[in-house]
Amino acid sequence: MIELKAVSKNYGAHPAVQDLSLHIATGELVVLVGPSGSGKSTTLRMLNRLVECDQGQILLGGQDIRTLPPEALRRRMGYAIQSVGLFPHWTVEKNIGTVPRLLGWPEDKVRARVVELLALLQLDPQFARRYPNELSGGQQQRVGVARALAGDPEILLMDEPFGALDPVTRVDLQRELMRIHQLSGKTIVLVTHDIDEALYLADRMVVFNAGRVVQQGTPLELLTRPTNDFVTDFLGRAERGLKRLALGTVRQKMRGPDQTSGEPIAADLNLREAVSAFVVQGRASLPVVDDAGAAVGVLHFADLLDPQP
Ligand SMILES: Nc1ncnc2c1ncn2[C@@H]1O[C@H](COP(=O)(O)OP(=O)(O)OP(=O)(O)O)[C@@H](O)[C@H]1O
Repeated sequence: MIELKAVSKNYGAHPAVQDLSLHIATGELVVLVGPSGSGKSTTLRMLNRLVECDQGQILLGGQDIRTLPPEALRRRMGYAIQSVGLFPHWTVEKNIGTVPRLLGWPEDKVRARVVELLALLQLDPQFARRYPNELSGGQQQRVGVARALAGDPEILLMDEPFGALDPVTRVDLQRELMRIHQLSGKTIVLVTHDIDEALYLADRMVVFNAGRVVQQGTPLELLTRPTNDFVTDFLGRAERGLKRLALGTVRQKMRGPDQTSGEPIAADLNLREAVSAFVVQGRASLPVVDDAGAAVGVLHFADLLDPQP
């Protein structure tokens, strides 16, 4: 769906992005990570032509984006950024309805869309009439995401959309984004500094360093087969094993039901959380239960060491 071919961008003599080639498939959630200044935001902004590339070509559905008027292009791509960028003198309703109104939707359809998005982002319907400064930072970021989704864009570009949030709200919003992605099947390109966020959300991660892509792959590929020390260090050398465990669930590793004692753990728990349960209970195996509390298996601590996903 989106194809970058040998794209470069320089600011004066400084190369911000160099010879970047990337393919983003329809429905994929791609996360760009890398140190500060490595070219992630520049890459995102080249996709909607907020920044024009100097060399190379960017194709959207096979069409060179330079042949598309920037406004038309941006209506096909929702854009959510850390600073939110809500219009302060407009109500939440008007902020969210910006793109649908630009697209000429009838007023009743715009209102219905706003109500639908407030519900989707788990925001109180009363907020529609409030102004951005009457909401918390986390609520404003939800409104920012709602606004980016409002015109039902094919693609969602997100630059640190959950930055500057407390960890609990952040995890809530990550779960919501995952749900929206699974429900809508939208193509999402997201930039984050938070490696755990990237590992949780990404279908594919792209690791940048100094304007170049160092490695791309699924979170599991990056954790188990990093191409070099830079990737290893960037993902967190010490915690790599635990991070990998966070990608798997108890259900994937458990054996059939058997006699074992201990406080049961849920089959949908991730394996990193399961490690905590083993440590707290000081046992080598634990019973596993489903949502209804019925015994469905046994998890052995030793099986967690098996490197197979
Ligand atoms: N408008 C600009 N003018 C000059 N240099 C710029 C401009 N925008 C970005 N740069 C430079 O280009 C490089 C890449 O910046 P970019 O914002 O893409 O990095 P990033 O990986 O998104 O960083 P961060 O994680 O800190 O947001 C940096 O060295 C930055 O200083």
